[in-house]
Amino acid sequence: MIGVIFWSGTGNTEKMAYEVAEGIKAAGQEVEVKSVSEVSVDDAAAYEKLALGCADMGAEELEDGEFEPFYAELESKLGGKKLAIFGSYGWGGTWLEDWGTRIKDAGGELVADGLAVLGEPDDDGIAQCQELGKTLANA
Ligand SMILES: Cc1cc2nc3c(=O)[nH]c(=O)nc-3n(C[C@H](O)[C@H](O)[C@H](O)COP(=O)(O)O)c2cc1C
Repeated sequence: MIGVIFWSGTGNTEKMAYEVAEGIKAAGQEVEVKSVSEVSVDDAAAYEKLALGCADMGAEELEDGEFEPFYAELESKLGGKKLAIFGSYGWGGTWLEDWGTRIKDAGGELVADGLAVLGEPDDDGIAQCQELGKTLANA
């Protein structure tokens, strides 16, 4: 089972999460999509593979009320796990690079570069999300 876990303030990253899940399903794998508020760190760590999504907030940072504390606790449990990261941004878009470095430093295996989409995903963004899901499923 693959988990897709996201934080989204205005729905853009949420939309991405469901399209990543479509790609996972299209590759023949089972998937559960959950908002970060509905999943514990232990439940997240129990998924065989993870797609994590968070909008670009603060100053090129993960959202710090819910997602950053969740991820900080999850980080120590990522060793050897295959992951994909994604999110929507407004004007910068570099937060996924820092996040990717944190994942690699924690021993997680990123199956692809982080997928950043400007604002609401358009058809191209949707296709990229689905492709990311397929890549994770087949990794
Ligand atoms: C408080 C706040 C801080 C933000 N900080 C950034 C930022 O540092 N860089 C950036 O590119 N976009 C920033 N944004 C824009 C959001 O990343 C953008 O609106 C995104 O589409 C929101 O995705 P969501 O609908 O999943 O919440 C910020 C938005 C808010 C509300």
